[in-house]
Amino acid sequence: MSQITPSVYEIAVLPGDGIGVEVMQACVALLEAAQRLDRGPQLKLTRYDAGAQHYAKHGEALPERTLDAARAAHAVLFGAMGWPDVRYPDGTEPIPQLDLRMALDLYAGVRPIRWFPGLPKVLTDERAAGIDFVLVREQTEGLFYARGKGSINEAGESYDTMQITRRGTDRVSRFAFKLAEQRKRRRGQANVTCVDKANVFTSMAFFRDVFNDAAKDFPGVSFDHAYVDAMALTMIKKPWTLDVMVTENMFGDILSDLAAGLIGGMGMAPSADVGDHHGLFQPAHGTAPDIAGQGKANPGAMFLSGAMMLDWLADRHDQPELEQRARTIEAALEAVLGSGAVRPMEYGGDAGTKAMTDAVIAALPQAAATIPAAPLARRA
Ligand SMILES: NC(=O)C1=CN([C@@H]2O[C@H](COP(=O)(O)OP(=O)(O)OC[C@H]3O[C@@H](n4cnc5c(N)ncnc54)[C@H](O)[C@@H]3O)[C@@H](O)[C@H]2O)C=CC1
Ligand SMILES: CC(C)CC(=O)C(=O)O
Ligand SMILES: [Mg+2]
Repeated sequence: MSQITPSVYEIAVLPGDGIGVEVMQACVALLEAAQRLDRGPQLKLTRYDAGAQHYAKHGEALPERTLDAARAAHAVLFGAMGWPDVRYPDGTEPIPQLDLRMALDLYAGVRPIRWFPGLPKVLTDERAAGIDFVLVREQTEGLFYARGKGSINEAGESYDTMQITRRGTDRVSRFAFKLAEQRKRRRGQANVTCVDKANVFTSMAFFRDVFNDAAKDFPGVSFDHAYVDAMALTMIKKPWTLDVMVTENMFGDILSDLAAGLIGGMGMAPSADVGDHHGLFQPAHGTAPDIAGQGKANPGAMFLSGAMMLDWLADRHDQPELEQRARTIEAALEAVLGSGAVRPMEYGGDAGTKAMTDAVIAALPQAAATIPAAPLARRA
C-alpha cells in the first residue's frame, strides 16, 4: 500500500454476521456524518461479503473478491463474523477474520479498555474510574497456529500445537513498547507487562526471553512480567494499575473479554488488528446471536474502532484532519454517555443501536467545536 497522501481513502467494509451488520450500518452512518463536517480527506466505504452466513449460502467464508479488496484498501472496517450453528465438518466455525489476520499479516491485536464517565461502574472501587490500559495480543501464531491443523487419533487423543517464534514475539513486543512510548507522552509514564505462562511451558519461557531482549531497546519504558492466571486476578483487583500488556494469541483472546467485562460489556471494547502494511478495525465482540436482529446492540465499540482506524490512517499518511475527526467521534460518544440521558441497553438503559447512533451523530457538531485544531496529541 502506497504511503503517499491521497485525498480519498478506500475502505473495505466487511459487516459480516449478526450484530456485525447492525453496528456496521451505524458506524458507516457516523463516519459519513463526521466527514461531512470537516475539510479533511474523505473515506470511500465499499461493502464486501464474507462470514458464516455467506459460507452457509455459497460454501465460502471469505470470497477471493473480498480478500483482494481487503488487500488493496487503505484500511478494512470489520463488523463481526461467525454463527454458532454454522460449522465446518471438523466442528469449528467459519471465522474468516482469522484468515484475514494471516493473509494481511495483522500481527498486533490492539485492544484498549477505558472507563467512560456516565456508564455504571462494574467495580465499586472509586479508582475504577481510572481504568485505561491496552492489551496487545499476538495474532499470527500462539495457540491459534493450530487452527485447521488439529488432530484426533484412534486412541481418543486430540492435539493442537502452540507456535511461538522469535520473529513473531520480537515484533509484537516492539509494537507494545512503541505504543507505550506514545502513551508516555500523554500519561508521563509507561510500563509494558509481558503476560505469559513461563513457569510451565518452554514456549512461554521463550516468549518471555524474547520480550526481555526487545525491552533493552526501550530504556524509557519500564517493564515487568505476570503469569496469565495472576493477571486475571490483577485485572479484577486493581485494573487501574495496568498500562500496556503484551501476550500470546489465546491468552489475549480470553483476557480481552475479561477486560471488556471490567467496563460493563463488549459494546465499549474496540480493537485494531495491525501489521506493517495493513490495518483492520473491528469491535472485540462477536456476532451476539442472543440479541441479533433486535436492534439492541451497543454500537460504541464499533464507533471507537472506526476512530482507531482514523487514527491509524492519520498516522500512516500524516493526515492530522483524520486524527481530529477521530477525536470528534470519541468526544461525541463521550458527551452522549456522559449526559446520562442516553444509556445503551447493554448498560440497563433503553437506547438501542439506532437511538445511540442518532444521539452520537447529533452530538458531532458540538463535539467538533471542542477539539483543538490539528496537530493533536494522539490518544494512544
Ligand atoms: N471478532 C469476531 O468477529 C468475533 C466473532 N465471534 C463469533 O460470534 C459468535 C457469538 O460468540 P459469543 O461467544 O456469543 O460472543 P459475543 O461477543 O458475540 O457475545 C458475548 C455476549 O456479549 C454480548 N454483546 C456482544 N457485543 C455486544 C454489543 N455490541 N452490545 C451489546 N451486547 C453485546 C452478547 O449479547 C453476548 O451476551 C460466535 O459465532 C463466535 O465465533 C466471537 C468473538 C469475536
Ligand atoms: C472468532 C474469534 C476467534 C475471534 C475472537 O474471539 C476475537 O478476535 O477476539
Ligand atoms: Mg475474542
